[in-house]
Amino acid sequence: MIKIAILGSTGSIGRQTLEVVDRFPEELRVVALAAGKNRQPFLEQCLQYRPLIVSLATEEDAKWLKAALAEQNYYPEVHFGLDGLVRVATCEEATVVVTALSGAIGLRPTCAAIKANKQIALANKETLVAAGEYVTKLASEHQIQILPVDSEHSAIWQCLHGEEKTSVRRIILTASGGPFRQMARADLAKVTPQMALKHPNWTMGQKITIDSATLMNKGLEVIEARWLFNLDYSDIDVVVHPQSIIHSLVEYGDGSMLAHLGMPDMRIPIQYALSYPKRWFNDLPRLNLTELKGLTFEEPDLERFPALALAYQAGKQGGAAPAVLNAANEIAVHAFLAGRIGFMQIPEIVEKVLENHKPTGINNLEEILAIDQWARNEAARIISNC
Ligand SMILES: NC(=O)C1=CN([C@@H]2O[C@H](COP(=O)(O)OP(=O)(O)OC[C@H]3O[C@@H](n4cnc5c(N)ncnc54)[C@H](OP(=O)(O)O)[C@@H]3O)[C@@H](O)[C@H]2O)C=CC1
Ligand SMILES: CC(=O)[C@@H](O)[C@H](O)COP(=O)(O)O
Ligand SMILES: [Mn+2]
Repeated sequence: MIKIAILGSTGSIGRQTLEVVDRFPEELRVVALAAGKNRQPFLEQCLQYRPLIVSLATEEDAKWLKAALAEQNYYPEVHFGLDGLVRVATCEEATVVVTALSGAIGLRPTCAAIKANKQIALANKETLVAAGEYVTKLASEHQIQILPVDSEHSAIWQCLHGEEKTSVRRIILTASGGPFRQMARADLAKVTPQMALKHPNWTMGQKITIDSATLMNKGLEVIEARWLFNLDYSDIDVVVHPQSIIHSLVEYGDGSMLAHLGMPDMRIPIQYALSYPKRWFNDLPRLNLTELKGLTFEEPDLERFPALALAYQAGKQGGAAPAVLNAANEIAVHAFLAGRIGFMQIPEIVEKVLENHKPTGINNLEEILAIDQWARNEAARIISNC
């Protein structure tokens, strides 16, 4: 029996993780759950899965939850805030922590989970973007595997199984291109949050959906791949593949390319991160090759989608730059969703914050969090002057 804690159980990845749990009741058991503001769905999850430790974002919601659970004669540990996330991430019974929070808020609980010797099934890419070097070093010191959940990274991980790292020529991350793949630059300035929230292939949380539309998601994934697979940026490429059927590829030195194909369904990589090294049979919809209308590929357009180039630039610069990129992007995406800035201002703001950042190395978690906070403040300052 694999005992799991989920950080972000009310979100897109969190709910799909629970669907995987429902399919495999003999293999998987939920022992701890954390969410943010969606207290009613979280209450229902708690009553269904009966975790030992639970947490919500605010003290008020935690009090409400505790009372609602007590009415059902159920008394788990109830926590709130960042400390609550850490408590869920370090639940003694858990062997695997699924990190399904959105944003760098996942950094501290993920580190706490690693220090508590939990395996990490990582969806929360912002943690590796902000602190890839620190987190991967910590994981290696604790002999913890970080198991990829992100579809592209799960694909690459599977294409690398059994191969020598020295045989790899490069990896190729596929990108859908988002909803504005064919839109002229002049029109991009006018897109609304409602338009940007319509991803062509995936149903996801709001933040990652906007990141997909700007191609920042692919930039974050390039940095995520750099740390998950310990590769140079020169060995990580991106190709636009609008159908999202090939989830990514590895090119080997002998000219072979291994690709991972499947339906665009996150329950597949979530399940694999939990079943690894086994593969469990399931009844999910299957890919029918003869029904495919064709698989096409294009170069990403860095003029219209500068966020991808910014991410490569920050990744190559190293030090605190990726943390700055990530934090500024989080604030800019939030401002776009709130109608305070335009779509093309998202990469502009990230670029300005990167320019204003004085390059520095980072040695520990507190320094990373301080830089993250500086970048958030700087992005907010620039937005308030827009
Ligand atoms: N969705 C997808 O298909 C994919 C997502 N990912 C990555 O997975 C991560 C999660 O994405 P996704 O599921 O789409 O995001 P969602 O926005 O759907 O879910 C985020 C979850 O985090 C919780 N949360 C957010 N802030 C806090 C906080 N301060 N304290 C406690 N809980 C908090 C939310 O709680 P609440 O709702 O209760 O407020 C929710 O449960 C992201 O890093 C994303 O990039 C990667 C690949 C695919
Ligand atoms: C499902 C998943 O892994 C997302 O990260 C997805 O890849 C986003 O689509 P884009 O390729 O449009 O960024
Ligand atoms: Mn992805």
